[in-house]
Amino acid sequence: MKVIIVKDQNAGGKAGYEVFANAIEEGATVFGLATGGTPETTYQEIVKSDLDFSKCTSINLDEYVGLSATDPQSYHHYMQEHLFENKPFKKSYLPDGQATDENAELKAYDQTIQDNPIDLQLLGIGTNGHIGFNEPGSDFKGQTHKVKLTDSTIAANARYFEDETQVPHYAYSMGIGSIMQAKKILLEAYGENKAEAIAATVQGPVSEECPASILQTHPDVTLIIDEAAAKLLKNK
Ligand SMILES: N[C@@H]1[C@@H](O)[C@H](O)[C@@H](COP(=O)(O)O)O[C@@H]1O
Repeated sequence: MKVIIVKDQNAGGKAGYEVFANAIEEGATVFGLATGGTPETTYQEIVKSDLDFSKCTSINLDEYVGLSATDPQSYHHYMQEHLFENKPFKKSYLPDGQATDENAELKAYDQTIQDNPIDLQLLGIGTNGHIGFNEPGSDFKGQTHKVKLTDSTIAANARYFEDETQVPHYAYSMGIGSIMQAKKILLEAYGENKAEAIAATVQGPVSEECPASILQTHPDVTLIIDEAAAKLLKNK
């Protein structure tokens, strides 16, 4: 695991952009993408750049169950607003939060991931160490599945909704098994509220209690974290 400690999220966005630019340089064409507050500055730097994704494919980590692609709180909408509007891909995949046949949707998403092996997977991390919406206890070999969100995740994501009662309680998430198949992984984390999860991810035991700890067994992981998120790391 390569750990890059930056001053703040803006510096992190610039470093994150460099990882994307290098990946394209090295021939990457399939990008696993994340949502939430963390990747916003990386997307901002990409939007400002001349990187061209028009021949590339994107596959997002997750989507809330029950939200339409046009719902302002959906991850479809987030991606359109933060990236795709300005940097369109040849093809962009997110789980369909309104799928009528859930099992068919999950199976189809797994097939999409198999058909488009991910070159660079971008991750954020939940305060409980979740990646995508793989909550603690998720199977390390898991494929795309429906997740019941923990109370802490619902509370953490409530800031994007009118109030906490509007946060969906289920999501479709790429499984950890699929995430680990990516050739390269970039995890970003900013803020003191991520310090415990980062310490567990980097220096804790590999345990399903901290889903991101599995990244210790992946051959090519880069962490971009700010000083606050790095606070609990020993001998940094
Ligand atoms: N499904 C998303 C994750 O992909 C994201 O990494 C996490 C952290 O979000 P934030 O970056 O806003 O802290 O929240 C949500 O649970």
